[in-house]
Amino acid sequence: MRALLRFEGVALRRGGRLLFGGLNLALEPGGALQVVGPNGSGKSSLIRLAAGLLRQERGHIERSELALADDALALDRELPLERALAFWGGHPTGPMEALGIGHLATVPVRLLSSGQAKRATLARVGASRAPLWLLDEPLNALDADGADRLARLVEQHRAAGGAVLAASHQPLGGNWSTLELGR
Ligand SMILES: Nc1ncnc2c1ncn2[C@@H]1O[C@H](COP(=O)(O)OP(=O)(O)OP(=O)(O)O)[C@@H](O)[C@H]1O
Repeated sequence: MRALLRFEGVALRRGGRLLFGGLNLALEPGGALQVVGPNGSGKSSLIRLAAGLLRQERGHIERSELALADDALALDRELPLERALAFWGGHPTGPMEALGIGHLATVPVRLLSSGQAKRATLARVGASRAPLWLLDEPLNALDADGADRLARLVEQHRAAGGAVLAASHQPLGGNWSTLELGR
């Protein structure tokens, strides 16, 4: 099966420190991998590397079309939420409902609470057609309902042949493989 994300012998150095060397991983359709490890171990860096926002020192990376959710909202703060999400294309209504923010469609993005904004970021990813989702600390600012909704969205995405790589300190709902980074 063709992997949606593949690392072969990948090494990454940041700030002069080797975060990992010789990392291999393959995420196939339906796959979900959670990156865990202490603060500073390189979880966010791994997500950014997978996204193509950082360059590896060694090794080879293959990635399919992807959508990234991190701390950047990436939505026009002045637009109503649904229009801001529609800027990215796709169909935001379903993911907005799935994340419990359908009732906020006409509310300007700048007025969202931090948990609502996190749900909006995740709805942006959910509305994309990208088969590969990259989620950096997706549970930050989410309440228990938000976490449950995210778990269901991830399950649907996997069932439809998508794959997810997430960095998180907290357990993510559902069945994930784990990759542990050292200090
Ligand atoms: N822009 C940068 N330039 C140099 N070094 C950086 C940069 N950003 C991060 N680093 C370093 O890379 C290492 C890994 O950082 P990263 O943010 O990937 O860790 P993390 O596992 O996600 O941490 P946390 O759990 O605190 O979010 C840290 O030692 C950090 O100081």
